Amino acid sequence: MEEAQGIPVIDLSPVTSTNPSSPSAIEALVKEIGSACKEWGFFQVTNHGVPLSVKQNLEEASKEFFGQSLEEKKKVSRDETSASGYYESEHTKNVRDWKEVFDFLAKEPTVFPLNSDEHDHRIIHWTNKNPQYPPHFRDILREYIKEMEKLGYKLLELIALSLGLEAKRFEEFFREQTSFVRLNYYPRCPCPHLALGVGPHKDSGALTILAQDDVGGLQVKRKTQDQEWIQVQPIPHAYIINLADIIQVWSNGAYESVEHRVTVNSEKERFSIPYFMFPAHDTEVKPLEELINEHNPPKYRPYNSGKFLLKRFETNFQKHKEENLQIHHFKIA
Ligand SMILES: O=C(O)CCC(=O)C(=O)O
Ligand SMILES: [Fe+2]
Repeated sequence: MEEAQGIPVIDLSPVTSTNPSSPSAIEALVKEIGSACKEWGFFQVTNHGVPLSVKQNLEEASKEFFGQSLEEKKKVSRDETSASGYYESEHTKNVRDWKEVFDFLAKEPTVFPLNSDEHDHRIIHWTNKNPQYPPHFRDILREYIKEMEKLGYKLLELIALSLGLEAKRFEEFFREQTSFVRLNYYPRCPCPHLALGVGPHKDSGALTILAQDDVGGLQVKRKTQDQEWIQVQPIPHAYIINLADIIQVWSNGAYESVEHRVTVNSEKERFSIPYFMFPAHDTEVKPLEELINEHNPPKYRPYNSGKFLLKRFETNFQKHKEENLQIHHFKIA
């Protein structure tokens, strides 16, 4: 396992190459993934099978989209009818981020609860916002999502095996997935020491697959005692994988979702593309039965995936007195 200034870099060729790999090569890979999940919760992957052209097409389209006037971009603003679209004022834990965003749902329509009220079972169908410019934006996004799904399922299999679970254990949760791809644009910032692109946070889905450009700025909080912020070095055409909250709960805390943030830059703008894997909205997120027993009782109370996310969205847009909803609120003391 190489180290790129900290987080491990893992070669996925045993599960992506066209020649069948030996069982021992796959076993070694599963071990490597397991250690990276335990020690860091963050790693980079190479030889992941995603064609370079598919990523480059989306990177170019993203630049063209954000290069438009604010007025044009606001024509596809996110609103209450769907989580898809453009916005420029996200708050992470009550602090405004120095970035602009465009979100696009993996599944269309995406079925979601109408509101965050636990007793209200009405649902809504979310559809995507489709900008006129750049041309073929939608097709480029769809092609990218297809690749993210393939890679995502491979990673979930490796993670399941590393926990001693059946390879396809996680798959059922994603049939009616609520995953989405996000285009992030971090403009140049005149006072980079006074702002953050994204404040410290943990991702609330199951798994995040992130493409970053060559500028750098993503930092991960090291899990050792010093809790230092470690820069995630850009590696051309690698993807950054991070475990998110739901895997922490499914694994009953064996793996943890790790805090990260994005610093900004006075000289260079930066682009990144996370793909957030989320299960179906009605998934009851709880520690998996195979991983609990009388010596290792469940550490989390079950929660509803869709309602949790809606509550989180509500708190991301305005200043609130309290901390927004976090999985530790479901921790069994
Ligand atoms: O831009 C990045 O490198 C990471 C962004 C991120 O953490 C997020 O959007 O959740
Ligand atoms: Fe994140």
